[in-house]
Amino acid sequence: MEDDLVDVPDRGGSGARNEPPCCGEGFVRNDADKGARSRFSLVCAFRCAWDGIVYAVRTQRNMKIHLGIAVLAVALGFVLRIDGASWAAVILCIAAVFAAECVNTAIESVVDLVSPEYHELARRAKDCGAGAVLVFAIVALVVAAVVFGPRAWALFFG
Ligand SMILES: Nc1ncnc2c1ncn2[C@@H]1O[C@H](COP(=O)(O)OP(=O)(O)OP(=O)(O)O)[C@@H](O)[C@H]1O
Repeated sequence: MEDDLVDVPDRGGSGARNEPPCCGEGFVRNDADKGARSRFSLVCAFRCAWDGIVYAVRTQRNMKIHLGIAVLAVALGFVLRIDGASWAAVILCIAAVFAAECVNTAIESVVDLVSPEYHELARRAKDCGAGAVLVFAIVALVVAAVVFGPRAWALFFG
């Protein structure tokens, strides 16, 4: 399919034009490509984004914990028959925590790339990334308490 092709400039006779290697091993899209206005299909963009999410889930222990808690929250939502607004709040919280963890994973990867040795700025960058996840996780816990607390109380003790 024509739209799947990534039209990258040829770098040294490798025959890179019109190959479909998005997100694969060895695929690089840098400022030079963007300056040359090369095309990058939406399909490739989504595939790269999906690869990022899968990578975060596979490699980050915290992401697995978030995933488990998200499944639990959705199950609780059905059991306790929460209303539309509550569903919106729960889904937003799940998405926010997932997104923050993905960004944190990105920060960790870049820091590990540029600063494999100890550096104070590397520590700050990683600590701030982890802090962002913590902020969203705490907000998600508060929202869960507000949404599920009264309903669970009414179900078990009402
Ligand atoms: N290159 C470095 N220089 C200085 N401190 C670092 C460096 N790499 C990691 N650290 C410190 O170690 C902590 C843990 O880093 P690590 O890369 O193991 O993250 P992690 O345990 O995967 O974090 P998270 O639980 O948020 O995913 C960082 O928050 C930071 O304080």
